[in-house]
Amino acid sequence: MTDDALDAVLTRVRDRVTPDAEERARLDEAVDRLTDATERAVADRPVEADVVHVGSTARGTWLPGDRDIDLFVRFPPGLPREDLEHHGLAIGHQVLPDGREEYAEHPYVTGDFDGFAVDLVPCFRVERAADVRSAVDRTPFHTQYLDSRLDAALAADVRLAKQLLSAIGVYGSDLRTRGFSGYLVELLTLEHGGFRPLIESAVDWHPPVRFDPEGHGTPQNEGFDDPLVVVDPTDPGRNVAAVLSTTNLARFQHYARDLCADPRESAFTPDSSAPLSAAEVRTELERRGTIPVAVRFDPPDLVDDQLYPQLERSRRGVADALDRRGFDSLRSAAFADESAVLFVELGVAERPRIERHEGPPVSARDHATAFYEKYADTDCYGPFVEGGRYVVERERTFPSPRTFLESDALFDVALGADVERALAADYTVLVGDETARLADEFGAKLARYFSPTP
Ligand SMILES: Nc1ccn([C@@H]2O[C@H](COP(=O)(O)OP(=O)(O)OP(=O)(O)O)[C@@H](O)[C@H]2O)c(=O)n1
Ligand SMILES: [Mg+2]
Repeated sequence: MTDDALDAVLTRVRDRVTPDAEERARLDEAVDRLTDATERAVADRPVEADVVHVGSTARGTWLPGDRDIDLFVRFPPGLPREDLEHHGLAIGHQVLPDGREEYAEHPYVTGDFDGFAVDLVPCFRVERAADVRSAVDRTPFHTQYLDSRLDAALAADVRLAKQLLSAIGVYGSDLRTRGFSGYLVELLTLEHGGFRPLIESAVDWHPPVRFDPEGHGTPQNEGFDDPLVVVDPTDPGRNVAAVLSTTNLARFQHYARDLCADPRESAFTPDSSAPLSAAEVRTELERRGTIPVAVRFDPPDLVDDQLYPQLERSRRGVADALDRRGFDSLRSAAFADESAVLFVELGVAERPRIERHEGPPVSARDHATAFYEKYADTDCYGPFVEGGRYVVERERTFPSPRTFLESDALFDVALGADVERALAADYTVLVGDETARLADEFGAKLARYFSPTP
């Protein structure tokens, strides 16, 4: 009975996420014109290259309205890297006059063409995906592999999966999201024979989960210790799910189970909660009885794939450092927009002025004597002997979170290099009610923080 309900829901959503004939026709036309223009630009240059359409619009797995055309220009594998970059950019700018340069492993041009967002990416035409000179060289092999295997029904199920993963915030292999890439979704859907078998299988996964569609099983793969391993059919040495985090895999399992238990179309629509005002943040904090602290600074000028891993490391470092100093970190988050923020909710606002500091066992003569002499003529209580050791009670260095966050000890935390430089330039510490000020810029993020969903 539930089975029928789930099928009925999937049929309706499948319909909703299938681009209509008009969109498909417009796309085909744009791809043709774009390919022509690119081939002409190649012909103008003293280099040989072919043009291939890759990515989800080549495989019929894009979501309606989300139209990016990934067009690759393949140069001979022996071409020097700087020539590839030079020709690649020149061709990109000729085809997309208003385009701008972006940087993956090498620079490429991205811009608008007939209302479609185009990435024009230079790569090397290598013999096999295992011979790649740069990561993007694999992409044409992905398309080649999936082309003959993804029929229209599977492509429709890929779109269902992308829609669900987007709704729960885990679609995308960028380092901010650390979720599922399009290619990963395609391989998983193919491996299971559709969306429904995929989620029905996912509800019982016990990570680490491993799929090896082409049975490569080569020893190289033994090194993968990721929660989900999908051995790239086109390149045995690569785990397609390498960036997927443990958290996001578990999220997918939760929502797969949730959808099977309670089939409904709304599962495919993102939740949107209204941004919190400063007053609402204060009310939340009062209800929770926690002590929020925040370090706010100018974000370093980095692309997201560099910024977010550094923010994440800094967040964890600061939360752990506060926890180790007795302030009980409950939960924390990092936000970035105009400013960047490391936000930590603590359970303890203040520690006693005096802290206990244990020395070596009295029996360890040299160490013990050194410890005793170091503290003997100070304002400390002790040294006294307890359980065979010297102990002193001394003035605590950081009696409050603020004293720690405003001290140089903050820089002993493992921060990313650029975050460390940004903090060295300037930062502000907010404690308690002062953190409500963050609502101006991060009201929406705070709304999600205070109403966490799986
Ligand atoms: N981390 C990544 C990102 C991209 N790709 C390759 O580059 C292609 C284009 O990338 P992208 O546009 O990000 O993904 P799509 O598959 O096109 O999915 P969509 O645009 O629908 O999100 C992918 O299909 C894949 O073959 C990859 O191998 N690894
Ligand atoms: Mg794409």
